[in-house]
Amino acid sequence: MQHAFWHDKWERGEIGFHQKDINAFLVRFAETAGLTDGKRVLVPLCGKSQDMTWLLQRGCEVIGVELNESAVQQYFAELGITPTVSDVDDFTCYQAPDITLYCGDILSITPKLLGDIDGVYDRAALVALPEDMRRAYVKTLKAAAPKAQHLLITFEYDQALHSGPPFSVTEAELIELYGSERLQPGLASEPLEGGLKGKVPAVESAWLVNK
Ligand SMILES: C[S@@+](CC[C@H](N)C(=O)[O-])C[C@H]1O[C@@H](n2cnc3c(N)ncnc32)[C@H](O)[C@@H]1O
Repeated sequence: MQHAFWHDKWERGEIGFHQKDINAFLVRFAETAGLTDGKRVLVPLCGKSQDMTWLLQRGCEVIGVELNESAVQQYFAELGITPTVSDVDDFTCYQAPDITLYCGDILSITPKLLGDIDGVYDRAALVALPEDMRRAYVKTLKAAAPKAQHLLITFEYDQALHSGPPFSVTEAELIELYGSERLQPGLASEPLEGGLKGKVPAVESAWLVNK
């Protein structure tokens, strides 16, 4: 998936993936996944997700990574906070108390930039990437946040009915990506209300990926 694809989406305001409500699986499984008070939580491909605000309110420190600068700016504007902005390695870093958003390509993120990460919250991140990028993405996260437990949310549907993103990701692929020793049995699977894009029957699932 080319960067231009996402920049276009943000420029045109075609951000159907953005939820105004907090993700129900996050609320249900944050405790199970250890996304609790005092934990440092990485939110890859974070957009301007309100889920980050929910994590902040629970006492987590949030570190997000997002390609599109306008998304990052919109997030802070909507939060009503003026961040400090600096250039760090390949990223523009937006920072405020307990929240740092790195603007740039997730594939360039490093352990040095992230520091110790306790948990990863992945909603609409893995599934936003095509298959070849998913491998590189998981490899990057493994190297950048080696001690993190992940709460991962995926979609599964007939890929022939919709080209993606979001892409359909099966349990078999998750085992291949994360390893059977890390991927725990699914936490929950529910039909997506109204279907994907309002037409394709899909199942949304929550997973725990161990350290
Ligand atoms: C489907 S959206 C999900 C956003 C957010 N997770 C949410 O739940 O609202 C995917 C986001 O990833 C960003 N993105 C795409 N490719 C990226 C990359 N290589 N590095 C960082 N962010 C990327 C896009 O700009 C977009 O905001």
